[in-house]
Amino acid sequence: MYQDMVTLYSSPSTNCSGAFSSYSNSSIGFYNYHYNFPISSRKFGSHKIYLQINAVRMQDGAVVAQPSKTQDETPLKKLKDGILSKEQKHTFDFDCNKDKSTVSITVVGASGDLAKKKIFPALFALYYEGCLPEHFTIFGYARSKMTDDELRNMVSKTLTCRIDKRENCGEKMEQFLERCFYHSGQYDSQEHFAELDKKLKEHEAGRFSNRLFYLSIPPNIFINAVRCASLSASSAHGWTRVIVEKPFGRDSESSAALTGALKQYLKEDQIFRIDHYLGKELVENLSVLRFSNLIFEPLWSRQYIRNVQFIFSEDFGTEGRGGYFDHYGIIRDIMQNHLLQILALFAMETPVSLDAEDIRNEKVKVLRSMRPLQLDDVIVGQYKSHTKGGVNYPGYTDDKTVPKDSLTPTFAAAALFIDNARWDGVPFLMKAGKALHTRSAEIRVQFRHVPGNLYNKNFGSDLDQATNELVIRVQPDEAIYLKINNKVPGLGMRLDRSNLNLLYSARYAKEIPDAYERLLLDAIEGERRLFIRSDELDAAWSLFTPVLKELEHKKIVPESYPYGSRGPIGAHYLAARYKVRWGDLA
Ligand SMILES: NC(=O)C1=CN([C@@H]2O[C@H](COP(=O)(O)OP(=O)(O)OC[C@H]3O[C@@H](n4cnc5c(N)ncnc54)[C@H](OP(=O)(O)O)[C@@H]3O)[C@@H](O)[C@H]2O)C=CC1
Ligand SMILES: O=C1O[C@H](COP(=O)(O)O)[C@@H](O)[C@H](O)[C@H]1O
Repeated sequence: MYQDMVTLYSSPSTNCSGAFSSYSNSSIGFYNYHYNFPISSRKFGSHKIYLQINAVRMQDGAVVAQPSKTQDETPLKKLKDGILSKEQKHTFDFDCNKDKSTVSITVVGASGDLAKKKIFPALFALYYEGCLPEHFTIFGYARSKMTDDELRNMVSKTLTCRIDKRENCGEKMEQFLERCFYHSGQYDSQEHFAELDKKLKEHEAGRFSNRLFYLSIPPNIFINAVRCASLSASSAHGWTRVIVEKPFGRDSESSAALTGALKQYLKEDQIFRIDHYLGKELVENLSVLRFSNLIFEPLWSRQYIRNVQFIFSEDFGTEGRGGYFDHYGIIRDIMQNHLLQILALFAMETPVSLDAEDIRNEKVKVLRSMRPLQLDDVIVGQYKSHTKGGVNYPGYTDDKTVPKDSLTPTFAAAALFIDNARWDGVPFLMKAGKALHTRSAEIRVQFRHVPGNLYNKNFGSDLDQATNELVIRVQPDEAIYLKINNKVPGLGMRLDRSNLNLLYSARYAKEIPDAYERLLLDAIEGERRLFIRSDELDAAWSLFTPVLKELEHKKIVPESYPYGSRGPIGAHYLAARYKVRWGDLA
């Protein structure tokens, strides 16, 4: 058994069936395959794509092909029956495994907040959009005692239909819920996972089964759950993948220990480390904006860019999550992952292709070119209670699950630098905070001045008035806008600032999918581009671990800021040190 390069031909099809012929002499190989899968159509359309197909001949003689964009981890020995004989042209019907394969998705920690708020609604949205395979089963797994109906009832409260497509919504929900089941068990019990395995098998009914486990549980029980799921409930003849939620450790050492422990039971390509910011529409669009428009890429360097800002703010505190948050703080919760991931995508060199490994290779390179964050380049804050309009908003330490003397930052601002030829000397500023005046996430790119600008005198002394700024508003009200200087219409010569504005709600009638939808679908399809590879994670932690340790060791007291304010004044001094003004305050 070996792999070889073969070409498959198929006429483009809009449905899931078609025929192709193969000159393959193995049952597994890379095929240049022109086909339109409904499940993949959001990405591939009817374009020519490279797919790996694992073809397996089932006992009844039918051939089941498992399409996957990258190499699948299905053990080769399991494909024994699927060997296609040498030098012969094979033609067989390919029907997207309609009757022969199934995906079982187990949400581990199904009783929890994330499962209810995000995972089940995203799975329903995928079902509603026709993106889930024909045969699938969803299992909730947690310690809480619940019947299938109780799970369905709990889940039904958070399902919503697309605003732009409400047809058959109730009916679709019913159909979806009928395919949701529940199994109660401990996270460290192989026996309980074996019971789950038995139930999964009943639902899989002899089909070629693939299994996805979503670990929506606190990090201290990740390893036990992975051990039990992998030893007792892995798929016998399909793939088994595990989505792991952050936090992936709290520093370099604990992250490496977590990765090491996960790898005792899983191979790297079975681990899908999720960072839901990578699934956000505007973050996905970052590469498109940059690499498919001639006007941006040539400007994307120290030559034209003065600074870049990554800003995250929430207008609510840590209410209800104080216990978790106090152990991590805002730098680990938002900066080391969400903002740094966006930064890496923003600053990386052009990847060789759009393949997951090519993109992740570039991200690792840029992360490794960065200087570890220095204590002088960080300021931290913590919100205190504030009364506004007769309402009292509690301070961080008013939360009963937070120690009264906690020094955990709920706000941080930082200046980072990439020591490579493209970005030498350009400050990459980050700012993230809870309980601020607004909820938003954006990337701001501030350009340099126009050299010898003929209109200098029209701008007065305000430098920021004169320079262009590109804003990528990730949320809310997704938009990309470019601030330009413009002549005010009239007989005089007065200049003002205007926005060239691509506001998504005005341009696209379609509702924007939630990040979890994209990421779940990618995990089902084996697309790893938006998931974090272990070397990326190591590089990310190396940048933040020294300063996190120093903050804790030196017991740095965070600057307090009132709930609902714009955050501590220190953030302005930090920016000013690098001659930067935060763009969100303009
Ligand atoms: N909630 C959110 O918005 C986000 C969460 N995350 C991450 O996702 C994961 C899940 O988050 P979330 O749903 O909020 O977590 P929860 O605290 O709600 O926990 C999920 C489930 O795990 C079980 N559980 C909780 N604590 C323990 C414990 N000490 N020992 C054993 N089981 C426990 C409970 O189920 P039962 O008792 O029934 O077994 C609970 O319903 C976490 O890793 C979190 O960091 C990431 C981003 C955002
Ligand atoms: O990962 C996390 O993200 C949320 C913010 O996510 P968003 O998609 O609502 O912007 C944040 O509230 C939470 O603290 C953090 O753990």
